[in-house]
Amino acid sequence: MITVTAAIIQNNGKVLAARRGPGRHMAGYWEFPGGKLEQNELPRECLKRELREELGISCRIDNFFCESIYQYDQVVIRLLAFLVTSNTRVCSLNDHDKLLWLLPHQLKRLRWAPADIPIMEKLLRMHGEPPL
Ligand SMILES: Nc1nc2c([nH]c(=O)n2[C@H]2C[C@H](O)[C@@H](COP(=O)(O)OP(=O)(O)OP(=O)(O)O)O2)c(=O)[nH]1
Ligand SMILES: [Mg+2]
Repeated sequence: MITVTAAIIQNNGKVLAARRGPGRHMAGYWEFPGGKLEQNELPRECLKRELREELGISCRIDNFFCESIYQYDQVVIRLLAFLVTSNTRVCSLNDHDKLLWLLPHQLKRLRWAPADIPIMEKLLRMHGEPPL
């Protein structure tokens, strides 16, 4: 099982969705930015590092949001999602081929990685939106 951190990045009511770039596992699927936990790293440290590497931003990591465990064909992913506040919407595209800042109800129309579906559902519930 691989532990992966993921950031629900919020800026003035909008949430950042990122599309995984070509040539990677789950390319073309939308995700919450983040990545694999390294040895001797705490989840929050991992997320800070990943957001710096992937998006070039420095964020405030707020509360832990939820865990989602999903069995892909070759690997089991344990996603740890955190709420994150960003003071900018300007991000670089180092790992992704598209970024969108969307209102919670607009996130529904994207094709999310399967491991993200429970996270999305919880986010929609939190905002009083109907489920997927
Ligand atoms: N970051 C992230 N990964 C996700 C999400 N949903 C999901 O299924 N994954 C899967 C895709 C990958 O198989 C796995 C690891 O994520 P990753 O590719 O971002 O890891 P990483 O940034 O450390 O990348 P790398 O160094 O291995 O290239 O988690 C999500 O919302 N965010
Ligand atoms: Mg990543």
